[in-house]
Amino acid sequence: MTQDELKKAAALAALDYVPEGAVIGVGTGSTVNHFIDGLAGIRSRIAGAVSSSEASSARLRAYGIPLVELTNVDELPVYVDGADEIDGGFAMIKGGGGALTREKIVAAVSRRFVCICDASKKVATLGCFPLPVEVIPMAARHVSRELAALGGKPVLREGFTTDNGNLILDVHGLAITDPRGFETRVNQIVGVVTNGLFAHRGADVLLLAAPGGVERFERG
Ligand SMILES: O=C[C@H](O)[C@H](O)[C@H](O)COP(=O)(O)O
Repeated sequence: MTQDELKKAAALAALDYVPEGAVIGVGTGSTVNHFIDGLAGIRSRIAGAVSSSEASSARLRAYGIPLVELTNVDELPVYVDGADEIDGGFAMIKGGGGALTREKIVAAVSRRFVCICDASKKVATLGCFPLPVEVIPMAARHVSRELAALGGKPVLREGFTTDNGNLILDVHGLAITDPRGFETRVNQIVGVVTNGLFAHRGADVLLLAAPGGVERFERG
């Protein structure tokens, strides 16, 4: 199976977690695109979706799935999203597509985070994938220096602007042994909007697709 076929298998398994009649949270990325495609087949069963990016909104809209503003919702029963890496404690690095801030906001109001991944995303220690950090443009040099002082090698994502009008620094060379502590530490740098560590709000369910099938893991 190709990596994309594995992503699709994980994404379709997440349809089991979509409650009847609910408004659900929808993430961003190539794995989530498969989920949205699957959701289209059951769209009459849901009330709508809160989207985490302009890209996902466009795909949901194309299928006629009603978009709901997060400002009109207090809580979502489930949020389905991919990850760039996930560790054994259900902490993740996200934001490879630059959608980390809206993803973190939608995840924060969701009761259950269902993470959909192919098996290559499962790691012992987070950080092989460069950690995305969204920054206010005027703070980019300052934040870069601070991240370097923490031991990383920040690289500006050239030619990329987030849906919020900000920049992304991708931090290479990290081995994140304390995901919660590092998430907090990076958030304290002035000028950082969000970082791509989802440790304080990690996944609740992991659907991990390997050639032998989709394994389901639940946080205890
Ligand atoms: O900003 C993008 C998101 O965090 C994605 O969920 C993440 O990058 C995984 O993307 P993909 O499903 O394309 O591997």
